[in-house]
Amino acid sequence: MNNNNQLDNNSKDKQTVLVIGGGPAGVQAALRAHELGAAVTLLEANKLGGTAFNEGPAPVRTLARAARLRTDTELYPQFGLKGETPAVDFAAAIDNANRVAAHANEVWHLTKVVEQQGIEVIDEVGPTHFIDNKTVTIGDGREFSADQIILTVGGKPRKLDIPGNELALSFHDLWSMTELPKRVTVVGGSATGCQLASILIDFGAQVDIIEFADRLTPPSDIDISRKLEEAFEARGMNILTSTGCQSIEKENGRLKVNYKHNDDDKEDSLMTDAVFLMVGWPADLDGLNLDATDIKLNGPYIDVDDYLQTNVDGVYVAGDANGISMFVQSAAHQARVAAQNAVSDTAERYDPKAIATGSFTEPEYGSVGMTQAQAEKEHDCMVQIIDYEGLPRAIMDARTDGFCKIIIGKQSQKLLGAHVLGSYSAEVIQVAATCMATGMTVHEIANLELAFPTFTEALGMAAQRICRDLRVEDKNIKE
Ligand SMILES: Cc1cc2nc3c(=O)[nH]c(=O)nc-3n(C[C@H](O)[C@H](O)[C@H](O)COP(=O)(O)OP(=O)(O)OC[C@H]3O[C@@H](n4cnc5c(N)ncnc54)[C@H](O)[C@@H]3O)c2cc1C
Ligand SMILES: NC(=O)c1ccc[n+]([C@@H]2O[C@H](COP(=O)([O-])OP(=O)(O)OC[C@H]3O[C@@H](n4cnc5c(N)ncnc54)[C@H](O)[C@@H]3O)[C@@H](O)[C@H]2O)c1
Repeated sequence: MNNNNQLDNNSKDKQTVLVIGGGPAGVQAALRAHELGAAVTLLEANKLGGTAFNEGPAPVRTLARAARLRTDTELYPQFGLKGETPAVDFAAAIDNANRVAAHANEVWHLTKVVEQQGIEVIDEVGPTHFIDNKTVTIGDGREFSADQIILTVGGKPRKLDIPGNELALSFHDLWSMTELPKRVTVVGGSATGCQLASILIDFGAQVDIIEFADRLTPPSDIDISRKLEEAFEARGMNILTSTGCQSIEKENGRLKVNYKHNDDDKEDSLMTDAVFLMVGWPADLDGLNLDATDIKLNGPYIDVDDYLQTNVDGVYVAGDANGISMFVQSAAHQARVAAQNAVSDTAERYDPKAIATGSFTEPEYGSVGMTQAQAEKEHDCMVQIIDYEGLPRAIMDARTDGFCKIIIGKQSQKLLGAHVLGSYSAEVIQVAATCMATGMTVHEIANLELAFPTFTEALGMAAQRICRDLRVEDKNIKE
């Protein structure tokens, strides 16, 4: 590493690697590059852990757990239990989420853990800034250059270019809130928006979602969107799909949200106490000064090839900043691929076999692979849905509000996609992803001896039904 001000590591024979951004992608990239023999410096503007640990999934999941503990009390009478639904101490719930968010740095001491592996970590120094394609500088004036650079700067909440944008909150603001607003309007009804809306309604707020697309969580399988919408509406949520937020204004100490329906251009408004914008997640390029480089963008993300390299030789991007797949598990996988390609002679494509995703709404949902619509465009498919009304564990738990859908390619007889909604969906989907990644046939999935009584059993049941249908179609089928 050539740190012009401070270091000149004895690494002339080694590759030197600079990793910029210390979220899950950055930490994994640094560890993998070091493991492969590189001299690595990791530069982080704030604290290691990134959005994943410090602000996003970790505290959000913690709040979702609080919300779930509360709603589960609604089942008390059915199970012969007596007790009040607990009141919400919103400030204490936020404090607890912040406590969990601090875990990575205050309990695990992530910086020390990474340093102990032999990686130089320079954190809490503000954004790293490019000077040219291979040289960067940090707030205190130090300059760094390296053989290889891996950019892992993550993303940031998108703002809307509408009047009153400054009156809206982002999830950053959630962590310093002390009172639950009476009414909350969430603009953007995809992964982030639905999670927040679900938590806040279960804490007792009145909640609206304004979503531009014609359904919630537009990238999801249609049945996930439908069931989630039904469940939210049953809890009294006001869901406005095919609707765009036009402007926000202050009125009599409250906020007025003006919106327009896409179908008929009809305009309307609602009065609310807080507006959260959850309208997308572009790469966090603030302060990076990419203008000093030749690095190309692809929309709001940094453009990369199949090997995660930018158009500038020796500059790679992993994680949210390349916009390919914005999940912690993808960030970590991409980071290992980028580090491998940066440091070794072998060129590895980023080609995930199956990305299992789960969202901590109530009810929870999880997905892997293609949606039914995507699969049917490309394949002759067989689809099977197990409704939780008939699933033993769901009946035992009084959580029959869910389903497990699998999509099998008729020719390959392998899993093309699976989508689950209901209790433990984020866990159930891991098994489906494993079946998919290992290329199991539907017959092999049907013959798995999955534990009884579990929600995951629905996956085996769906596979068994498809095998039965295949047998009906072709008596000579080979199992
Ligand atoms: C509310 C919310 C909930 C989510 N829930 C889930 C979930 O349940 N499951 C899931 O898989 N994913 C979830 N995600 C997505 C997940 O957080 C991201 O996919 C993941 O954090 C991406 O990791 P990353 O390392 O690419 O970026 P990040 O975790 O964002 O880390 C990037 C790091 O780079 C640093 N940085 C930025 N610019 C610079 C610079 N110029 N110089 C130095 N450092 C810089 C930042 O400070 C940050 O620490 C959620 C996201 C949000 C917002
Ligand atoms: N549990 C999880 O795994 C999890 C949770 C949160 C986020 N994430 C990741 O973060 C990424 C970003 O998710 P996100 O939900 O923040 O963004 P997104 O881009 O997926 O969704 C934004 C939504 O806002 C809507 N929108 C945009 N402008 C609008 C307007 N003017 N009025 C009304 N609606 C409008 C869009 O139609 C879209 O559905 C996702 O790709 C996901 O990978 C994952």
